[in-house]
Amino acid sequence: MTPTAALVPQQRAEDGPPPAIVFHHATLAYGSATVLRDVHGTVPAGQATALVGPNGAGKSTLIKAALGLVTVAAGSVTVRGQRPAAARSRTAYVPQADTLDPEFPVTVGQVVLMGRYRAAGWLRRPGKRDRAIAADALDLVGLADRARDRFGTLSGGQRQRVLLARAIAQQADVLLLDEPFNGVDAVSRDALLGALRELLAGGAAVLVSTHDLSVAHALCRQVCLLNGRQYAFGPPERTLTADNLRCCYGAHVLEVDGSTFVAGM
Ligand SMILES: Nc1ncnc2c1ncn2[C@@H]1O[C@H](COP(=O)(O)OP(=O)(O)OP(=O)(O)O)[C@@H](O)[C@H]1O
Repeated sequence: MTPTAALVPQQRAEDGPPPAIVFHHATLAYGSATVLRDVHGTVPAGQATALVGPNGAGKSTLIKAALGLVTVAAGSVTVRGQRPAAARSRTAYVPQADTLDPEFPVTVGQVVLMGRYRAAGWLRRPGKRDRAIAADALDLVGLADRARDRFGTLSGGQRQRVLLARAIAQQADVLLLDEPFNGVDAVSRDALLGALRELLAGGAAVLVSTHDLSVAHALCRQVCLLNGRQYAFGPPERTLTADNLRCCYGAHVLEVDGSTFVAGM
C-alpha cells in the first residue's frame, strides 16, 4: 500500500467517482482546544452532504477545515486529494448572509462579480466573459432582475441567494455552505434548493450545514451528525433516526405522527 493510500478510506470501483472531500479520522482544534473529534467519511462529487448538530456542535469548524482554516490535530482532511489550503481554487465558500454588512454600498451584480476576481486575477478588471458568467449565476438563483439593486435592499433570503450566486460564479467544483437556509423564506428556500440541485447535476460536491432536517432529507444523500464528535455519517434514513438525534441533541427530540423534530431548531 502506498503512503497516500494509507491516508484515505479505500474506495471501491462501484462507489462511483472519487470523493471530493475526505475526512479521515479528523480531529480539529483551535490552538490547544479540541472542538471536534474523529470525523470519518467522504463527500463524493455530484452529491450533497449535510452537517447536522446543535449550536456549537462543530459544523462551521468542519467547513473551515475543508477550507484549510482550522488545525487538523489528528487524522487528515483532503480536498480533491490535496491539502485543503492547496485546493482553494477548486473550492467556493458561502457564508451566512448576515455576516455581510447590508449597509456596504455595493450592487447585487457587483457582489456576484466578486466571484470572478480570483479567476480574472485581482489586478485585472473582470471582462465580458466574467460578466456573462456572473449574470448566468444570478439567473440560476432567480435574481437576474435585481442585478442593479443595492445588496442591502434585498431580503435576508435574497441576500443568501446572491452569496450562492457569487460562489457559483467561481465555477468551483466543491461548494461549502454555512447554514444557508437559516431564517430564509419559502421562495428563497426553493430557489436555493433548485440552484444547488443544478450544481449537483453538473457534478459539484456540496457540504452544507443546516439545522433543518427537511433540507437534509430533500437535498442530501448523506448526513454527518455531530456534536463535538461524529455520531453518524451516512444516508439520511440511517443517520437521522430518533435514537441518533436523541443521543446527539440530548432531550430536544420530538416524534410527531412518525416524523422526528428537533425542538427549537
Ligand atoms: N475561533 C475559535 N476559537 C476557539 N474556539 C472556537 C472558535 N470558533 C468556534 N469555536 C468553538 O468551537 C466549537 C464549535 O463551534 P462551531 O462554530 O463550529 O459550531 P456550529 O455547529 O457551527 O454552531 P452554530 O450552529 O451555533 O453555528 C464551539 O464550542 C465554539 O465555541
